[in-house]
Amino acid sequence: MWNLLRFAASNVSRTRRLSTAIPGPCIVHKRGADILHDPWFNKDTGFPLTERDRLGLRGLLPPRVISFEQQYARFMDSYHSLEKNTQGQPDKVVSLAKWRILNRLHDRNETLYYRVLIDNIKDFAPIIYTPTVGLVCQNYSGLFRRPRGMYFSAKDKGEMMSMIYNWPGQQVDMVVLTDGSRILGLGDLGVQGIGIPIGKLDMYVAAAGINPQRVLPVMLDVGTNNQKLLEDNLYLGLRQPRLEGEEYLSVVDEFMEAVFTRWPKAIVQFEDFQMKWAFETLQRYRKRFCMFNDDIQGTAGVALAGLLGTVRAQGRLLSNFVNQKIVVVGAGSAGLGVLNMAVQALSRMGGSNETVAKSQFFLLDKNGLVTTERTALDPSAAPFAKDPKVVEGLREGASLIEVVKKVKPDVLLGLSGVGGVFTEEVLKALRQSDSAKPAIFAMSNPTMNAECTAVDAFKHAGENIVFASGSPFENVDFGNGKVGHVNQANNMYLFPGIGLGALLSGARFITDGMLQAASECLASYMTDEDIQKGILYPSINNIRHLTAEVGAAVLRAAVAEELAEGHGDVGPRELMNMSEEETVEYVKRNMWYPVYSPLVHEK
Ligand SMILES: NC(=O)C1=CN([C@@H]2O[C@H](COP(=O)(O)OP(=O)(O)OC[C@H]3O[C@@H](n4cnc5c(N)ncnc54)[C@H](O)[C@@H]3O)[C@@H](O)[C@H]2O)C=CC1
Ligand SMILES: CC(=O)C(=O)O
Ligand SMILES: [Mg+2]
Repeated sequence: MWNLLRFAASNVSRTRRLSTAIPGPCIVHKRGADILHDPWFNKDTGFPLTERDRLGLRGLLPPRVISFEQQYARFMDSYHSLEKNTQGQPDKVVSLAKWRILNRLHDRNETLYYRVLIDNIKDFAPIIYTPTVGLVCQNYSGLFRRPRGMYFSAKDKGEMMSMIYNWPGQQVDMVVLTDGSRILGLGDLGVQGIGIPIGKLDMYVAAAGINPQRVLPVMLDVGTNNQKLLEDNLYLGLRQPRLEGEEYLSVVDEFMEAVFTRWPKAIVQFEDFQMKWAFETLQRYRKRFCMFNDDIQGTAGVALAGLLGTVRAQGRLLSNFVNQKIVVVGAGSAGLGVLNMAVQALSRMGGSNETVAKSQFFLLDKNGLVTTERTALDPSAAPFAKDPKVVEGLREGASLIEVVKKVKPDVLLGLSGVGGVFTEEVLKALRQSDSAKPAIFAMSNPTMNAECTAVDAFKHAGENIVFASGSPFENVDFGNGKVGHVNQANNMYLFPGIGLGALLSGARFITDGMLQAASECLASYMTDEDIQKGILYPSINNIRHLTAEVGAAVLRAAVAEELAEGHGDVGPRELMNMSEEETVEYVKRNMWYPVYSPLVHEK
């Protein structure tokens, strides 16, 4: 099961650009200016003369044809000029200016946009994804120029089945859905949360090669409880309190029925739902539809891979995972998702029973250590509540510093959404950890919500730690010739592969086995050499390669569970007969890559 070494050995050529065949012609049902105004087909000045003739574009563009490479270079020049011209301005101003220039390209020419995104993913992910996407959501009403994706509101009840046919794309493979109730660590942003599904789907295109014509970002606007937004005249969503209870669920039910009626083979990713609805909807739909909750399940897989990497970084055998003392700060959808998956992994690895497995985890929420003495203990946190009679010296509601001092954990993992809760005192206390190489996962997003910064982690907890954060930080230069490596522990390393693998398998559900396979694949991706340097996750520059491997692992798990029904022309029998290598090649062949295809007009 946990055959890391085999994977590590087969993991040498990951920096190589994926070979992608030039796609065949692309059928377009419009002509003339309509094509120029459609970012899916627009090539700007890149239309060859013959194509201009065929499509009625002659005279609508300046006469010279500019190559894709020239257009690319021109965009990058503008981007670098903007970087130069905004030097010294506040971070927020610079980030939003960068987002705007990318967004304008996205709105105009998707092929060029995705090529620059793929080629410059390390620089551009922090703009289209965390942290800048958080700022974009916060300022969405002011930044709004053109709609992207679909908006279903509480006022659309009874209409969704027909509304879904308003979407112009014939086929949709991936839907990312939010209700805006818990956007990163920024809370309830109502309709402004649409930026998150857009950013996640950009990652799907960049990492998983999902065709951008087949993605659909969706906002389910059921109102907002954010008083500031409710009072804002420019707020673009419904100005009413959030629907609750059955009323809320009936809206989500209607959307799910509508989307799967039109596209029965689509995958729906739930994103940034507040905890109660995150768990409830996952339970409600996971056996009925092909869906998953990224914050619960994607995050868990990435965190688990990081926890296993930590064991390896300590120079221990993976079986030592059972002895790790792990303090989890944040008992929300993400924190509990991590704990549940870690317990499953422990049970599988060591056959240890769940009660024993759970004893190594310490869970804190905003009221401190969660124990069995907690009044109104949340049922989903209950399995991890400590019995103060058993764990001597730790009372109900003990503070983080008390817990760290008492437990001397191997790992401190934050999914609290609260910036700075790993204070100097807490980080210093971690120096007394029983582990020679303790790990700190400050996973909350965006950057200002990280439990601590990378600099503070290495400064206070020591240079020998392993560090990961949800949003990117620069590596830390110790000034002695050594560098503290910063990992990005973000679900972006798994959700694209989970979606892609599920899609290509044609499975009707996403099972725990498929999710475990994704996590194992990520855990096995790193070589021992990387791990020894404290590198737990691949560089984001390799995300497309990693995602192909994760997608193949998910697909193979679906085949093993006899759930794969096939995709397109490739049936279940062919999937079953593919070797591991053939599956990876099959996945890669199905990844879209941005090149200008010849456009052929059809009425
Ligand atoms: N790096 C990644 O891939 C991911 C990061 N996240 C981040 O995790 C954070 C939490 O997400 P969810 O679990 O969905 O939110 P949530 O709202 O469901 O849970 C937050 C939890 O943190 C606890 N908390 C609040 N203040 C605290 C404090 N001072 N000390 C200890 N605990 C405290 C709350 O009681 C609650 O249990 C967000 O910032 C989100 O951006 C979420 C998913 C993926
Ligand atoms: C990364 C992510 O999904 C979150 O912060 O919610
Ligand atoms: Mg999320």
